[in-house]
Amino acid sequence: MREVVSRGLVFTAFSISIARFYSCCVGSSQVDGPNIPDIAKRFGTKGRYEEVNPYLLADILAVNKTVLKPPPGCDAVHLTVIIRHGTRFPTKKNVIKMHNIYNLVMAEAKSNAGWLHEIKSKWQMWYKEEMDGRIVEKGRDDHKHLAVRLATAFPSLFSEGNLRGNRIKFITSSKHRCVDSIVAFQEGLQRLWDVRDVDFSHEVNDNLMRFFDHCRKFIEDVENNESALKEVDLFKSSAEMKLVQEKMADRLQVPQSHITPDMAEAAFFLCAYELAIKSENSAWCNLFDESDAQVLEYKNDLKQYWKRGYGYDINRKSSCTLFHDIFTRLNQAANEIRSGDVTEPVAVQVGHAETLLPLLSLMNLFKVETPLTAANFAEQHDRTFLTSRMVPYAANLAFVLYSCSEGPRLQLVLNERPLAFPGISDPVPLFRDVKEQYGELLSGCDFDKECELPPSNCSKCSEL
Ligand SMILES: O=P(O)(O)O[C@H]1[C@H](OP(=O)(O)O)[C@@H](OP(=O)(O)O)[C@H](O)[C@@H](O)[C@H]1OP(=O)(O)O
Repeated sequence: MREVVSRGLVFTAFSISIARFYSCCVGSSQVDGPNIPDIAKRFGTKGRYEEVNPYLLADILAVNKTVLKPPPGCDAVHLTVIIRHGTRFPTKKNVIKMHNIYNLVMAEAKSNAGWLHEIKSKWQMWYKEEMDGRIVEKGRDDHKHLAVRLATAFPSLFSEGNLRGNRIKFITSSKHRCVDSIVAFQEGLQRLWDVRDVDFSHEVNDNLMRFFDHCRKFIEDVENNESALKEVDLFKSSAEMKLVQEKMADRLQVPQSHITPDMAEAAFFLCAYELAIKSENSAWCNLFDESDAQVLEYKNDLKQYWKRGYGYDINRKSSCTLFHDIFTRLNQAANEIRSGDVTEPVAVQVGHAETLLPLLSLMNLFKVETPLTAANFAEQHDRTFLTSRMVPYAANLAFVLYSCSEGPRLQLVLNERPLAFPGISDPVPLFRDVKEQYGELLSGCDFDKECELPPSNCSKCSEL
């Protein structure tokens, strides 16, 4: 990749730190090798971060400095980044589904294909219910490496001085995989700067990072509402899904009626998790071709769209507190520019896909004209709402504030790629223009008001 520059070009002290990091920390768990399933870019929220930025496969610490650079005459003064936890085990409910398809294959599949022989004779079912969404080693590495790349891209913010001075704020969701991720992120910085004597702390804040658990209207209208995901249910019995099931049955040589939509999806997840966790192109991936993967990718996108995205307004609005908190930090930093001392140069905040997707939607990013439905798979072929690109493991949305002679500017960076603000042509607009663009949200978007239920629906309110 020509546009990817070596980390060593940043500055000397930093180069030494990077070299130190390489010698101690980039090893066996680094992702390498070309052995990647053709369908790897279709795994949605179960996708690897490396599929979004494939140059990382060659160098996990590479930073694309041609795109991640300050506007001319500007200096970065503050960065808030919202990060999804790193790669994790499947959740319990999906482990159970994986066992179901595995048992069926072991008992009934009889094709002579080499890959099936491999599944039956070599591959061992190793996923256990108790793994239930916990972080894996690769997930810790996701965050360690991301920490180093962000520090490389923004060396004056993630500086040794700022680390030693406890000027970097760390906030996380209470969920084990998020706490483990933020600790790994801190370890990445600690090893980079060799500051083992510095004690890092983090704040657990579910109001900010798991706001969806506290929004009554979301819980009642979406989370606990059986019909909220009706488009997903309809798509399960669509012609597109039936074809995936038929092709799978054919490849395995089992009766078509024995392959359920859940089994098809579980086999797809097996392919995804073997890649994400073990960097392996598993024999399970042979059950799908590109068109099957597009259908299963759409099924996941439908879930995310209706449960966390534009499908229901409350999904977006449930992130009002996080949105306001981000802009409060940015405002404070912008106000401190004149004094020459931005007291909090960095805020690192770790959460979930269900933290990032509502926020991206609140900010009108990746908006689609026509809602995603069970009936418009073909029409949505070129959709922008593509979770494979938006929220893989360790997905991150950074708000970078620059001090410039004409006033502070704000850049949005998703997964280490600059992202334009909707309705603004300048790639790094003046901060005041961004605030004007989001004026309605900044002056409204009240979490308590948006999330309150009409009194008649509030029988369970006291339990929250
Ligand atoms: O389909 P699973 O069981 O993996 O769903 C998870 C969520 O994963 P996602 O749908 O985003 O792939 C998980 O989000 P994460 O960002 O923490 O990985 C979510 O927290 C968890 O509750 C599961 O959601 P569900 O309500 O069981 O669908």
